[in-house]
Amino acid sequence: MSISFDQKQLAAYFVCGTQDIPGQRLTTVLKRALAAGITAFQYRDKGASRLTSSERLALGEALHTLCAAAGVPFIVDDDVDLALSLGADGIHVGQSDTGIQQVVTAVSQQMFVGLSCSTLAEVRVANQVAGLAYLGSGPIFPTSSKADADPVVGLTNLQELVTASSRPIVAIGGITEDQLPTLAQTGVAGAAVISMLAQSNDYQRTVTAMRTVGWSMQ
Ligand SMILES: Cc1ncc(COP(=O)(O)OP(=O)(O)O)c(N)n1
Ligand SMILES: Cc1ncsc1CCOP(=O)(O)O
Ligand SMILES: [Mg+2]
Repeated sequence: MSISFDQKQLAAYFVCGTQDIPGQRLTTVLKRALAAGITAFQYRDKGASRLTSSERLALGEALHTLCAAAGVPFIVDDDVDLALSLGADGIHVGQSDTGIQQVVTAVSQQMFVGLSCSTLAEVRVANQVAGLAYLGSGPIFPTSSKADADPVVGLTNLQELVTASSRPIVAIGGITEDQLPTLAQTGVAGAAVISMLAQSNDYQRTVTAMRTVGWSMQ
């Protein structure tokens, strides 16, 4: 049985792939993150990842098992076939990935769908797409975790996206713990992070900061 979407899951949203944690096992990193209380996990294995397709599938099964045991939604980035094969709870796609209407149709309510939107025009189009659970907006700040990132959005533009969106927005890109209170003031429902957590020297402190900052609820 998959986990259905609740916008509270966006509060402490960890995004990670093998490429983000050289020398570490992703299962070990995820166990630590789950123990610290993350509210969602996105399996985003791409770029410098050296996994074969079968390795990526096998690892995804192990990661999904860990998330399911913790009652945390397991979300797959980009790859609809992988998400369906893994029985993921959600999928996240960007503007340059498979067309969003195709994705919504392909997963046919088996999992929730998140979409990257970083401009007002993209948000306005997304408002008209049935079947979307949330939007991911960024990069809010400069990031070194995504080589092909869009231009930095910034806090002022982010607030405009939140005002325009009919779905909850999770911020992503270059987020650090000291920026969480200011980020929460924009009205977003949470923060999606790679390096802030993967490189943290205290997972519990970092995740607690994400969970207690006071995100907006639609
Ligand atoms: C929660 C969340 N928001 C945005 C993204 C970025 O997705 P996308 O634009 O498709 O870029 P890649 O992550 O595929 O490089 C995301 N993955 N998650
Ligand atoms: C996947 C993604 N999408 C926009 S920025 C980004 C990378 C976020 O990584 P970090 O939290 O380390 O900046
Ligand atoms: Mg993508």
